[in-house]
Amino acid sequence: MLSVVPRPVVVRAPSKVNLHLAVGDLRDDGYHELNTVFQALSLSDTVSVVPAETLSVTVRGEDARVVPTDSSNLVWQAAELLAAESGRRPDVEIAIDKGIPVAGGMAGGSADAAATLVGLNALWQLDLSREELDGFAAKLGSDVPFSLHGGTAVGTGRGERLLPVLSRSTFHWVLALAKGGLSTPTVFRELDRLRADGNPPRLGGPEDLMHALTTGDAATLAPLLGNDLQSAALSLNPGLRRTLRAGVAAGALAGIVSGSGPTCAFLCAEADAAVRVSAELAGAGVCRTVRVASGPVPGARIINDAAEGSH
Ligand SMILES: C[C@@](CO)(OP(=O)(O)O)[C@H](O)COP(=O)(O)OP(=O)(O)OC[C@H]1O[C@@H](n2ccc(N)nc2=O)[C@H](O)[C@@H]1O
Ligand SMILES: Nc1ncnc2c1ncn2[C@@H]1O[C@H](COP(=O)(O)OP(=O)(O)O)[C@@H](O)[C@H]1O
Repeated sequence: MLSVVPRPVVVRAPSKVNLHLAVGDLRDDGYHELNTVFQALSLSDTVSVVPAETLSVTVRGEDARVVPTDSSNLVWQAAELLAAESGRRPDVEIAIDKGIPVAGGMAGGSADAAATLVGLNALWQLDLSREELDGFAAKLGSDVPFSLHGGTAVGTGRGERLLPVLSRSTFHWVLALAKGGLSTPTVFRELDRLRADGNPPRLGGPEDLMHALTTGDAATLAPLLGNDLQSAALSLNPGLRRTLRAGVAAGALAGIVSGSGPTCAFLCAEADAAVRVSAELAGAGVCRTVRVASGPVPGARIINDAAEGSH
């Protein structure tokens, strides 16, 4: 006799790099006001959700052992939030396959949370609108709405208020992954400390960078990349200066710390150049490993259909 077993819904979600990350002062709620331009990159995680007796999380991939599988995992929180909002039990098995470095400044946890929202919306047939999903995403973390949207977008507020940016061309990146991670709140605190002690330069608005994006020319974009958190990340991990220098010496147009770091992102003139830079950087002994990626790519998307299969 045939028994119908539910098939998992499988969702891919992208990493991100902040092309421009201007950090304002600390707000009363503990967050900083941001003016940022995100770009979603092809380096991604996949998350699958399937009905189960109880909520559980498994993680595989390179950094799996440092990712929590309890309620501190953002996917667990995403499942509980959607279940509570839709009046059901969060009884699903969530399997994460990590391609995005953990605590690397590339929004890996946010990608997984966004993927879980998209996956459960389909699995539970909730039919939630884009706006409703956005609202849940913002409750889970500042970067989660962008992980849902993908593409290129300006983020304001604490990063959760998004406006899409038209960017017609594909940009080619090399990512230098570091040995350990950096904690996002620690990096913001370090920036506050540096600002209290002196007057590190602050980025202005992203207007020139937005114009460069419309030209689609990587060489025009490269000198406009900027990140206020970079000085704080370098202060906490001074070895990243060598990594940044090595990427440019290897032929990248420019290098920046991605978000709160410690991943360094190098913009390259074209796909072939990215492959050459990645090979040279991998041999330079300045990072744990190297990845090639391109962007912009879409936000969290189902990559199989949610139909039930028979066995
Ligand atoms: C810095 C950025 C840049 O895109 O990304 P990452 O480098 O972490 O990937 C983000 O702002 C990170 O967003 P996300 O990782 O979702 O942070 P959240 O969970 O919302 O907040 C974690 C902590 O970071 C600090 N935080 C975060 C966002 C913000 N606008 N101001 C802050 O001060 C706060 O201390 C907060 O408690
Ligand atoms: N699904 C997840 N994937 C990775 N880390 C997670 C996840 N859920 C919670 N975390 C926790 O969040 C921290 C930050 O992870 P991550 O989102 O990868 O980095 P970042 O904030 O630098 O972009 C990790 O150190 C980990 O303890």
